[in-house]
Amino acid sequence: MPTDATRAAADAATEDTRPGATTEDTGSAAATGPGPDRGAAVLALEHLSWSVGGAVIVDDITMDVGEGEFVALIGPNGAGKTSLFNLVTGLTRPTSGTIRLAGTDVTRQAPHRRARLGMGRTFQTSSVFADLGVGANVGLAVQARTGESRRFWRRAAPDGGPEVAAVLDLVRLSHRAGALAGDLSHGDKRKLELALLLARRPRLILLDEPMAGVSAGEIGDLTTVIRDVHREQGCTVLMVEHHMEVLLDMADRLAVMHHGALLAFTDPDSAMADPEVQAAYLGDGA
Ligand SMILES: Nc1ncnc2c1ncn2[C@@H]1O[C@H](COP(=O)(O)OP(=O)(O)OP(=O)(O)O)[C@@H](O)[C@H]1O
Repeated sequence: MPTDATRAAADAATEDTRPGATTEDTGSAAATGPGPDRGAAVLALEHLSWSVGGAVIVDDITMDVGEGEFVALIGPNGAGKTSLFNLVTGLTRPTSGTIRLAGTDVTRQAPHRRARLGMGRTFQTSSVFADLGVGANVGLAVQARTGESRRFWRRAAPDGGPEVAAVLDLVRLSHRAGALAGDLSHGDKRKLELALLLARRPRLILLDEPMAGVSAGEIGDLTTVIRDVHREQGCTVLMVEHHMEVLLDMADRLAVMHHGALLAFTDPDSAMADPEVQAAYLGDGA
């Protein structure tokens, strides 16, 4: 039986999302368009390339992330994962190719425009306000979405209100609502960053190595939170991560990059069994 808090959390965290992503194999490294059981593409990359000083960093990537799907972007060090993320979020502009967010061509749009259209990203470095409380951090993110800053400061409930409570519940940080964000452990900071994203109700969540810097003891807990956000809330996720044991259990599909290109784009078991993928990892000593 869902509680008011979980219902509010679902409302806070999902918008135009679809539960029940599939694990169907596309059988292709260049999967274009959603498969028959996959939701409509929230993100579609078409022949995306980025070159710097003659070096091809991202090489003709074509892939999609379906509504409600969890895609993990993996590859050896220097494969181009962060560069691809930067293209997707608009921090860098592609040399060629197209980026569509829910059908809209955002290739030439600035990062804040993409964010307004529903693209939410966490960074490898922490983006929380360390001197503010955990609840206040989430409250600011809610404000940023609703544009009710003055009203918030005049009439805010001491605990930030039901939406803040619901989002904190979703990431299992309710017990830390009153703590200073700067006092959180690395794992809890990552949860708070996720909460800040969820408060903005993105239609696509981009996670850039959420396990980086997180202690071994906290990885399981953080994994559970991310998995719940995806599975229970139906959020669409594209995540870069090096911890394979985390991804195999969580991702619907793995997009494997190597030397800037997409080597495989399929379900985790098939990707890991692919001789080319194995060679790429062994060859780079990863
Ligand atoms: N602005 C840039 N100018 C020149 N080369 C760049 C630039 N940004 C990235 N590179 C190069 O592009 C390649 C891919 O880098 P990128 O950081 O995207 O890889 P990655 O897969 O995210 O690596 P890691 O797993 O180590 O974070 C690297 O060889 C890097 O040195």
